[in-house]
Amino acid sequence: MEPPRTPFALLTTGLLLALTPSCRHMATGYRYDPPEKGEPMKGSSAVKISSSAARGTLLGIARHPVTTAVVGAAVLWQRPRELVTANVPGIRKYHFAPEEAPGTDRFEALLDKKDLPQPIGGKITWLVDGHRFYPELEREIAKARQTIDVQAYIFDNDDAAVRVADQLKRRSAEAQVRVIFDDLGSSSAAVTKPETPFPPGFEPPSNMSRYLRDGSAVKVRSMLNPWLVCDHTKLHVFDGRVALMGCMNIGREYRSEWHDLMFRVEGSAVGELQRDYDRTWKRAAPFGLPGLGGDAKKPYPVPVAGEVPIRILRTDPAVWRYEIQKAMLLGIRAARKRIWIEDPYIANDDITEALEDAVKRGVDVRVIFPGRNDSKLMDVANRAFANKLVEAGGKAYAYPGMTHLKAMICDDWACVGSANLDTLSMRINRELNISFRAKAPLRELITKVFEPDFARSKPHVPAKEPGGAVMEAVADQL
Ligand SMILES: O=P(O)(O)OC[C@H](O)CO
Repeated sequence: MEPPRTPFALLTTGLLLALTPSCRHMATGYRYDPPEKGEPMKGSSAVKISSSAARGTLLGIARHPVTTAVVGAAVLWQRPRELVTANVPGIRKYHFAPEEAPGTDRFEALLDKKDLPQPIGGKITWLVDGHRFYPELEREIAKARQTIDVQAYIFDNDDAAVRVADQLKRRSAEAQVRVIFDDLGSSSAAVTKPETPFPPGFEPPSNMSRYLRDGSAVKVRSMLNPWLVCDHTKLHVFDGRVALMGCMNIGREYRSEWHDLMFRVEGSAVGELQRDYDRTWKRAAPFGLPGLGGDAKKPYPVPVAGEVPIRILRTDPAVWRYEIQKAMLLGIRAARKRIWIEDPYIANDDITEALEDAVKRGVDVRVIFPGRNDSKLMDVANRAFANKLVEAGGKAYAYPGMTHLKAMICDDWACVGSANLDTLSMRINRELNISFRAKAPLRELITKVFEPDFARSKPHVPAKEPGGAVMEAVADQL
């Protein structure tokens, strides 16, 4: 990183030192490998992103002082908390009865007792990889009659993102179109060279917010990044009737380059997802004017055939919600027969140590991580964890390429969504997952994702990771 050249960058450097980076892109260099296909973030880009982070903090203080103060306090608390819970011996003694195994009524009662959101009915349809998700996204954008609500951590400026943007612009003549993206996530992605070349003659727009608004009625709000906290949510809602959510951002990595997962939700739960979107829209309002842009009237979602109970879980430090980690830790600690995980960034010590404990109890613990990760730091941390897991008796698999999907099955219960298994997703950034125990979607998650991915991935053979311990400790803070 070049020395800071602007007051904003100076302020951000101070924040970085004080808080440890909350954005993986800044901490690790976005897309380090392979050199012939990408290039590391340039110094000038780092300064640009630093400025954007400082702008987020300053504007956050001006626009939403209370929320910004709560988020700042939460972030300051999470760092030492993670160090303590991860490193004090004896703090991790848990015992669950066999009747409380994930998938049972008793486990669900446990989730209720821990104040996790109540289950609501929703029909889940898995959309594995960009070639299934993007056509579905385009179909829903085309079909919506009243409202199209799009939210992604990254709304990139590449050809895949511009294609979505152009369709949204066209549809804004007939329906209310709102777009929310994370300021830091999207600006980092915009200055990153793609893995594969753009189509001939394609010029990426320099500012996607302006591009979306130009000549259209699309309303755009970006989530600012006070204290470098990001909003990783991926949620799109159409007419308050159907939602698409999960692990993918908007851009060509997700459309065609990486292995990834989204899912369609229909039925009663979409009402809650729509309310969630509306709350985010208000939170992203400029200068505390939540009503700006208005909420169009949407039909009340009707129950549909095939609904199963799902819980909508959040990490959201602004309202002190850490439901995703709470549910996952309960699932891992109570599991008796299997814990299967696929995730690109596995670094949160609470999670990794709970997994090692599960191996020692005789649970079939299997983890799939990317064979070629976009983050060098997380790659080393993943491999260092995989070494420990395999040496303890668990199994780890390197996916051939980048897998960006984030899914966990504990016995007969699953948790899937935007959250990675790192401290950013568990304790710092804003995330959106669902959990469920219904047989049909669980079976499909196994047959459409886990079984093929175990088969195509390479079993990890422990090997010395130079600097692995240090990288793992740093990664635990990311
Ligand atoms: O943060 P995610 O999981 O949306 O993925 C985006 C990656 O960080 C890109 O490096």
